[in-house]
Amino acid sequence: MAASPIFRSSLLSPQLLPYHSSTTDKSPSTAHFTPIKATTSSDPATTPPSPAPQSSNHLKHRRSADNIRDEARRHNAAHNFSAKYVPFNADPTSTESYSLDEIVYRSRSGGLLDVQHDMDALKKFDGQYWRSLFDSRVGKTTWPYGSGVWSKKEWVLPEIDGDDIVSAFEGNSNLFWAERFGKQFLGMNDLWVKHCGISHTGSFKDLGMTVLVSQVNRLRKLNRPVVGVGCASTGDTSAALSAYCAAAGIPSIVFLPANRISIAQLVQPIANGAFVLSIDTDFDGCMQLIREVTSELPIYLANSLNSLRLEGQKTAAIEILQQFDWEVPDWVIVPGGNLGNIYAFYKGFHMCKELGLVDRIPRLVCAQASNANPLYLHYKSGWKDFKPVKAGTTFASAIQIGDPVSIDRAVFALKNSNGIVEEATEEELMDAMAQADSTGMFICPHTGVALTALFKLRQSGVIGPTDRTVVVSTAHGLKFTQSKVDYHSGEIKDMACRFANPPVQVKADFGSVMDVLKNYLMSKESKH
Ligand SMILES: Cc1ncc(COP(=O)(O)O)c(C=O)c1O
Ligand SMILES: N[C@@H](CCOP(=O)(O)O)C(=O)O
Repeated sequence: MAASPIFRSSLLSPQLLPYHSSTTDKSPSTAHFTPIKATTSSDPATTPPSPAPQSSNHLKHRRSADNIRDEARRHNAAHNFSAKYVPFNADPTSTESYSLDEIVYRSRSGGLLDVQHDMDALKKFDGQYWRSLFDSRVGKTTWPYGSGVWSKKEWVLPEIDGDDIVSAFEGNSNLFWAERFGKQFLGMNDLWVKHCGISHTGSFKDLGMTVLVSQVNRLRKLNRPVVGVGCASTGDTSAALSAYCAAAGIPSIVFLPANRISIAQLVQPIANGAFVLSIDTDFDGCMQLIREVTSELPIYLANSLNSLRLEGQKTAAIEILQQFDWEVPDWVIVPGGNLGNIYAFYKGFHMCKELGLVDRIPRLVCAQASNANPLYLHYKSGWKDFKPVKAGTTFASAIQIGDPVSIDRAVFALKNSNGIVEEATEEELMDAMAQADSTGMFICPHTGVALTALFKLRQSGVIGPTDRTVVVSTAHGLKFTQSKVDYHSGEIKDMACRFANPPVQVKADFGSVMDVLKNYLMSKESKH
């Protein structure tokens, strides 16, 4: 399907300049460019129409514009990058495509969609250009590039106006060197944890939701029929959706499986003013319902079935490469549930390779809880027929999913990255979480699943002691404190809780306190 008239007229105007053009260069097909030094302080992709006069002490002054949005508006630069929806993994002869301004989640055959970028336009610039451009935007408050997602805007939603973007300056999350954990438990010296959960709403979902809600903001301005935005959720998608919608003043509707998400996750959409439905079913049941409802009502679907989400999530992969100064790690381990994220990571890495920023991609590992392991079973069967499962209860409650919508995307990502799927029992994931916490982290149970995969792959020798390995931490541990309370009280049925560290009850007198402290110090001294 062709682009809608509004889309064509407002954004694909032939007089638009290539993104890199100087103000004197009006040629839309200019292919040359000047490489940008990584140390440049101004955004090289923006060309202010009339540079602000600079006084000798201008550095001390605040921005002259009212706010960073106003400033971005004045610096708006034109470019010729574009993106559209196409059927996921389509036959190269397929001509089916949709404008991103259409409300469409599935291809004509009912398959998944993918956002396809105009790679020829992006390839007019070499890898060094993109690396320098992205590096130049880190750590700034320039709208919208201060966000880790929007710092890669040309690769995400190239055509959206900065004015429509809804951002909390998400991304740019800590890539933590897990020095002690790696050495003590795994004999590894190059182990890293990408803390995607140290984020605006406490999970990696912020990366995708800023993109989706920004596009919704645009659609509403274009008078498309979007009254609200809805999702089914195991807790993190709903938290992100409700926060970004609240920031933009857009109604959000969330379907939650009753009694299956943490209190912290439940209270997030409530606090952000979402319309919260607690439904007596599991996540897969909620997902089925939201798909039916969004096909009947003017509610835009915010789950990762909607490929817009993955455009934001893929920037975490680009960010990892950037944080390693564009050196490629050997392994990246991602916990998987609805399976959009593993594909998003693949897509981010693959795009960096295709556009010459790096020369290879890492091997991907997807880790599932044994109680909700349809991808693992599929992998173990040699990728024979996929069968959804009835997901059992797991402490990794955000990945308690038996019928993942992105199964095809995940299989594609794993096959094309020489990937592996692993699983973790409840005891394994909780022990791994406690071990990581004991070295100074405070991770969620899903990250415990990913760490268990790492333990297993180290034990079998698949991952070597010096392999550079990144474990993706997907949510903040503070969202899952009840699981930690249960573990450290040693009160989980059929679990030894080997690394529990319960508080010691002591009488309120000096002698009792001294006795327990002396015993404690002696035990530490003997291990010194
Ligand atoms: C904390 C957390 N980790 C991992 C996942 C899995 O991500 P995906 O559904 O994209 O596989 C989710 C959501 O499903 C999540 O909320
Ligand atoms: N863990 C997710 C489950 C839904 O995943 P999505 O990426 O398809 O929205 C959640 O937090 O709801």
